[in-house]
Amino acid sequence: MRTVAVLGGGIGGLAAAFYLCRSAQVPKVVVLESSSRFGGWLWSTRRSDGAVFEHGPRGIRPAGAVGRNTLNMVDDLGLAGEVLPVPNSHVASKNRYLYVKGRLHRLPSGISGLLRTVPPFSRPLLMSVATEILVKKGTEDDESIHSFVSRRLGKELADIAVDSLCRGVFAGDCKALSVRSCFPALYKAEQHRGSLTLGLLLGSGPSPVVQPGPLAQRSVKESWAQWSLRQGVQSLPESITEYLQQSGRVQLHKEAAVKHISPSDSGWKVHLEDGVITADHIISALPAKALSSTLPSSCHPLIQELQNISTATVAVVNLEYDGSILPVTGFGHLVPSSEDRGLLGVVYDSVFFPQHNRPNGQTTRLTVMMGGAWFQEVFGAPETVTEEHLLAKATEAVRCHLGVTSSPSWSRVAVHRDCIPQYHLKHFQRVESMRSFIRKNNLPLSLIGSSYDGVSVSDVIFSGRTAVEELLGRGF
Ligand SMILES: Cc1cc2nc3c(=O)[nH]c(=O)nc-3n(C[C@H](O)[C@H](O)[C@H](O)COP(=O)(O)OP(=O)(O)OC[C@H]3O[C@@H](n4cnc5c(N)ncnc54)[C@H](O)[C@@H]3O)c2cc1C
Ligand SMILES: C=Cc1c2[nH]c(c1C)Cc1[nH]c(c(CCC(=O)O)c1C)Cc1[nH]c(c(C)c1CCC(=O)O)Cc1[nH]c(c(C)c1C=C)C2
Repeated sequence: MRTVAVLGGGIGGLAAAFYLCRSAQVPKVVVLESSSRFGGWLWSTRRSDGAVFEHGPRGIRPAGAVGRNTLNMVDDLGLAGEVLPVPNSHVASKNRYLYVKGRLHRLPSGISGLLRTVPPFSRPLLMSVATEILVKKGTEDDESIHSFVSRRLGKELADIAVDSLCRGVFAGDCKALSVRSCFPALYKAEQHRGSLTLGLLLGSGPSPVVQPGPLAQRSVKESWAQWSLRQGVQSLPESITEYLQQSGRVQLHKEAAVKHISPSDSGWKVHLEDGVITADHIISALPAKALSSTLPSSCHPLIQELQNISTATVAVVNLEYDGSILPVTGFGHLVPSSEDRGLLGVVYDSVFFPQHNRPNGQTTRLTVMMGGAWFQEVFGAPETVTEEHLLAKATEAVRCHLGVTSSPSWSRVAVHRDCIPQYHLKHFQRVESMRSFIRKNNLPLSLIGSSYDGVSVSDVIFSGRTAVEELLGRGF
């Protein structure tokens, strides 16, 4: 193996290059990114007065093998001193709200929250959990998240809590999303233990082994719920880029859109606007549809499956208000689709990362997220909606949901087109069939990134690591 081309310089592509770089087996790695910056959706605005605003992910979870793996990477990059942890005991970890029937409801937490009837729910959650153990195992190989939760925990929880949760993670519709691909732990719990409750208590099968490094050990000791970085999450791709540049083995190309790839004697030819690169192997960290448009027609079945993976567009509106204006404190609130189809939720950024507030004077930073699977229906085509309209809708939601009548002192509107893949029913089959096509045809191609095996930052980083391990052998 002489050259590996990594297509796409989002966190997935950078992570793959990072792991390739740690092996002596590949002398040359080329990363090709179409835009003018690396990092993809990890995108932070650092204002000159010190305030930081996130336009994409804002918190990364430390839990599980993939969470530990990311913290190990942070250690290796020398970024541990920059980490801003939010412990489970923090008010932002304990308080999450739903906006239902015109008012905010705190989601139940702790044992007492399970025992009592907590509005907007009409019975104690413990009753749903207790009866769940008796529900028979499903017989389908996949099911929508809504159907799965209705069947096991009741329709009310599916309609309100799970509908909102899917909007707050996938910006998607729980009636269309696959439980097997979006929440594999729930699917496996039912398969292995016959019940979610038992699966959560007893575990539901093996998960990848990742030894915790110093930071991951600290995260357990201090019981972190999520973390960010002092200068925003964008510091992570920036730090990887620096590491890759220092390695001397990685060529990083910005404004290098991949137009087409064609097979060659020893692997691939990668066609750019202004030249061709040859590579023995390609790791694609492109969104599925972007990859489909670059593949040769000989890859027809793969192209078809890639095109079947749809995506959601999200409008992200960052707002800054003078003073401390929130009537409640917590992570934020979600809005079920029955309440407002276009308004997904509001994040109370300044509650969990006050370090990102401007240092002088009290301010409140909020992020309103809109659209998702409902974008077209509510706002029309993404290219036609105006920033003024989105800002007006966002500030109206803050007024109506949180009683904030003042105008924001600063705002920023962005429409993130096709930013979150939607793992619809039978997504697992689509991914299996793509990888089987690649295997059967001996294509020197790996598929990584948020389109396939999980959308969180840590899932995507782990997909880069797995691809490199498969390419170079375990323990590379
Ligand atoms: C609003 C929002 C909030 C989120 N919140 C969280 C959160 O709180 N926690 C969390 O863990 N995750 C969160 N996520 C999810 C996470 O950020 C993404 O799933 C992840 O960043 C995707 O990384 P990626 O590398 O797979 O894709 P991308 O970031 O999309 O990277 C793909 C790259 O490929 C490039 N590209 C496209 N076409 C070409 C081409 N032809 N040639 C070359 N390059 C090309 C693109 O420019 C891009 O840089 C959030 C995502 C969004 C959008
Ligand atoms: C309102 C829209 C969105 C909010 N965040 C996202 C959207 C679309 C995107 C997003 N949020 C999370 C992830 C990663 C998932 C993971 O596995 O780590 C992504 C892609 C984290 C997250 N956010 C919420 C939950 C329950 C989670 C899962 C992990 C965790 O429990 O922390 C809830 C939530 N998201 C948003 C709000 C306002 C909100 C709840 C109050 C914004």
